[in-house]
Amino acid sequence: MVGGLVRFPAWRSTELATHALRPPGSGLRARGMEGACKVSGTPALELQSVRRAYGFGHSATVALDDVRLTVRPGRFVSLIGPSGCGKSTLLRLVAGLERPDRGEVRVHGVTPAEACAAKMIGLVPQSPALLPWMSVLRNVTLPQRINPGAARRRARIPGSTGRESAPEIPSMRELLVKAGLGEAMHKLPAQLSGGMRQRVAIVRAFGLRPDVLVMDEPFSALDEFTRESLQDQLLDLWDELRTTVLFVTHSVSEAVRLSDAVVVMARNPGRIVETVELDLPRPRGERLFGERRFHEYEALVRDRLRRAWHSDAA
Ligand SMILES: Nc1ncnc2c1ncn2[C@@H]1O[C@H](COP(=O)(O)OP(=O)(O)OP(=O)(O)O)[C@@H](O)[C@H]1O
Repeated sequence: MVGGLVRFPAWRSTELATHALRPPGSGLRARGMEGACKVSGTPALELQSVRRAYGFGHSATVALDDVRLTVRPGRFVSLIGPSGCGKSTLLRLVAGLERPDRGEVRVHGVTPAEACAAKMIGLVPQSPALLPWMSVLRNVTLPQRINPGAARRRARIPGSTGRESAPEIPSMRELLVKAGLGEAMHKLPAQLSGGMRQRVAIVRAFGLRPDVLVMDEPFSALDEFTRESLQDQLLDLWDELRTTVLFVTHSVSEAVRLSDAVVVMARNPGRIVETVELDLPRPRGERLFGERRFHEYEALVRDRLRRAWHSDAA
């Protein structure tokens, strides 16, 4: 299933292992190589030779080693890889929750700390952190109310899109309706199902108009059909707002369905081994599941993931 690939033999090459891939027999042209330093303008995300280790000496865990990644604005990129390969660590570095031991992380050209202060980064964790005493509407509008200075700081950052001032961007109420939460707007989180709570968290994150949205396995606790329905709603919101998304998942089909590119990681040490560019049409509704190319990409990513599982360097 991997004929027609552009293959690079050295997975731990110091160059970014970003490969333009095409499914067999598809007749597709290989797409431009994201992250191969041919990005014009300021990238939404840039990680240069990033290393992050926990602990010291022989007992240290190298969560990330020599990680290089460049993401153009407006792209949806998923991270996939075996447990412990550093996916969440990478997200935490981008979100400014941790700092690298070596290397640099930039969000639209500034440090994650500056980007956070300017509310350029949104975060959707695995389980939604909603305030239980506030209605859905108050929960989603809270971040805007408590940080009025963020817009000013953001306006000073040249790379930021400053989306909050764009007139065509829908309001929080509109986003809630779009996410199927119109009826639930005045309910408390405890009155909602798990899937609805996660949708509220996604609307809240998108509603802040972040330049970059990082999502850490947001659908992992949900059943398959709820998951698919949330993928639909996520894609609807993303189609409208075109926020840059960095999305962690363990599901190959979820990664292929949602993404423009899937970054495959391996562990010991945590590192990027390959990036699969997905040339699938959008919008990506349910019909995608019946398309041959979708399944070819799934098989390709699964193959790369299998190799990553067997490629522990330690
Ligand atoms: N705060 C910490 N202290 C010590 N070790 C840590 C810490 N955070 C992460 N690690 C280690 O770093 C490595 C990468 O962890 P990380 O959570 O980023 O992996 P992951 O790919 O997100 O895993 P999973 O898919 O299981 O969520 C693991 O070996 C983990 O045990």
